[in-house]
Amino acid sequence: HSLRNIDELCASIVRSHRETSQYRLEELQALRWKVFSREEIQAYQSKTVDEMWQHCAVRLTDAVQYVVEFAKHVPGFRMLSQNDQIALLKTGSMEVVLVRMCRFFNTVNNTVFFDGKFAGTEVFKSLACNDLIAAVFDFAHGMCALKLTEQQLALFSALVLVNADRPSLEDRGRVQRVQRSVEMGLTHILHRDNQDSLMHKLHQRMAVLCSLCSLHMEKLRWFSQRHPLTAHSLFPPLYKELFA
Ligand SMILES: CCS(=O)(=O)c1ccc(CC(=O)Nc2nc(-c3ccccc3)c(C(=O)c3ccccc3CC(C)C)s2)cc1
Repeated sequence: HSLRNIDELCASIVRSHRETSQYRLEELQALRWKVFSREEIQAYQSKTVDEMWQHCAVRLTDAVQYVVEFAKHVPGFRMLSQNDQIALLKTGSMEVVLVRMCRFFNTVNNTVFFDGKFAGTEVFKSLACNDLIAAVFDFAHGMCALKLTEQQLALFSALVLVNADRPSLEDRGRVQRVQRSVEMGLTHILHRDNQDSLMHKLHQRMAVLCSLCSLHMEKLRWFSQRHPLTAHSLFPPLYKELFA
């Protein structure tokens, strides 16, 4: 890759990240002290497990679909086979939503932007999976601690997505080539920002992400056994998005 190609690669990934984030950073910052009232928290806590999971599943689907849109504009992703694109998105899209949480997490009052305001862990009590929520909040704290710029976050998100170690890939070699170009883009951006040391920390974050995501998918499976319809709505849009 000549430098020009690397710059173009980074520019297109950053542009795609910006265009596929439902809120700009400034908008989320402006909302960061808008928290739920006691009554609103009560209303969430009086929802049944099923209602709250359905409520979250809708937001999760929304967040995941924006990540699918992001993936489609990562240079090289569309050249992969349809099966490989789906294999990467099956786990990667959830991981990117988790990575993106550093944009909408307020570490001062430990709240996350959800349903238009910032919510503490108590809002999610009726999900009956406090271990998952605690792990998600912990991960968000860890991501915020890295203080990534939007450009660094964009390249890191692309790297999380284009992972040649994912299971059941048809053409691992081709995915490796796309992964390597994204890695060069991230290395280039970190070097330009004089933050080469971040690369190691980002790889550590990817390891934590893997375990958090399998915990999340385990809960999602547990939930989908109880509510096949809702869980089913989590994925069809994903396939429609990919090949629409
Ligand atoms: C990401 C693009 S953005 O423009 O920054 C943006 C755009 C839109 C929003 C609003 C939003 O969708 N917030 C959500 N919050 C949670 C959540 C819920 C429980 C605890 C912690 C966060 C969502 C979930 O899907 C969810 C549901 C159940 C379990 C775990 C999760 C966390 C996710 C990250 C896997 S979606 C926020 C930010």
